[in-house]
Amino acid sequence: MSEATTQFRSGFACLVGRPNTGKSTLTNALVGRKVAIASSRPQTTRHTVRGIVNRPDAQLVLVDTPGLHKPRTLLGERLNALVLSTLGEVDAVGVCLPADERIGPGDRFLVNEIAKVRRRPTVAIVTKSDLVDPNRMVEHLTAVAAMTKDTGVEWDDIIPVSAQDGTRVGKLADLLVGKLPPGPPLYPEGELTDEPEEVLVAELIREAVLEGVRDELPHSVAVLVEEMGLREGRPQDRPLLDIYAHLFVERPSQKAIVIGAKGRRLVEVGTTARRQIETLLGTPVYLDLRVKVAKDWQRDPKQLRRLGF
Ligand SMILES: Nc1nc2c(ncn2[C@@H]2O[C@H](COP(=O)(O)OP(=O)(O)OP(=O)(O)O)[C@@H](O)[C@H]2O)c(=O)[nH]1
Repeated sequence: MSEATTQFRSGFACLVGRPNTGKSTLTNALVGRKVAIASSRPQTTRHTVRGIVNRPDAQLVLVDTPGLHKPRTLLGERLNALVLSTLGEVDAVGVCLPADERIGPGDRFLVNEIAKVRRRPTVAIVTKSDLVDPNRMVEHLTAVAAMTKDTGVEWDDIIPVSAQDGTRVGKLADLLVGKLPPGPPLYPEGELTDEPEEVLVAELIREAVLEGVRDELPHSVAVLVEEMGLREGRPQDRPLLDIYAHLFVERPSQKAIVIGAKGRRLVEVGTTARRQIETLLGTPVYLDLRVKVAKDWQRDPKQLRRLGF
């Protein structure tokens, strides 16, 4: 084997597309139905990790672009600058264009914007291939290829996949991995987890609390999700997940740090954590966060057990 084929690769890829084009399902299929969280945060903190594909030859980190999964933002007048810069930074972008829907203005707008900022590999992923017959597939692939003319995008590859039955999902992973630069894993192995959602949620809240004040609160923060459930009586297409969480610190002085002047810091923490949880779970979230002082919780076995240590 040549050196090029044995070299470990790592990097970021981003799946974009209109709502409902199969991004989440495909992410799960690529990652293997496990959820990944980024508790160690390498260079980039702006990318929200959706999943990590760990392979013997590579680590592919799938990230979200903030705003892109919100239909109003996507179809609004412009994609915001952050989204564009994310797309300009990641190693590969996959545009999801479902086989069972015709390419529309929303797709063209998105691809047009990508074409403006990107000089990096862009892959057209024709999702939901299981839903169409070969004739329709040929028609769709032709239309996808023709986007080059309308938008100026340069497809590196066009690949049909089905996250439902797994068709070519492995091939897509190979393809994306091939676009990553050589380098060591960005996240430690074992970062891929299928821990219960409560634990992931608690971890995201803890991360948000420690953001910026890590030195002042070393290990003194624990988060316990007391209650988590879908709010009753909501319309089916507008679910809301209620999360009640307690944030434990050891001393009143630490409580003051967490809450901040006029409670501003806690509001920020709540907003950051809520967004991360929404991205992780794919549902709008109502987050109720209370700060409590549990004196010396680290030394009290009963409290430790309660907090899941
Ligand atoms: N038949 C089939 N259905 C699929 C496939 N992939 C996704 N779907 C379905 O398409 C719908 C949308 O899929 P999602 O993965 O939620 O799409 P998304 O792009 O993440 O959606 P947003 O979060 O709204 O942006 C769901 O009902 C999926 O079950 C596929 O490969 N085949």
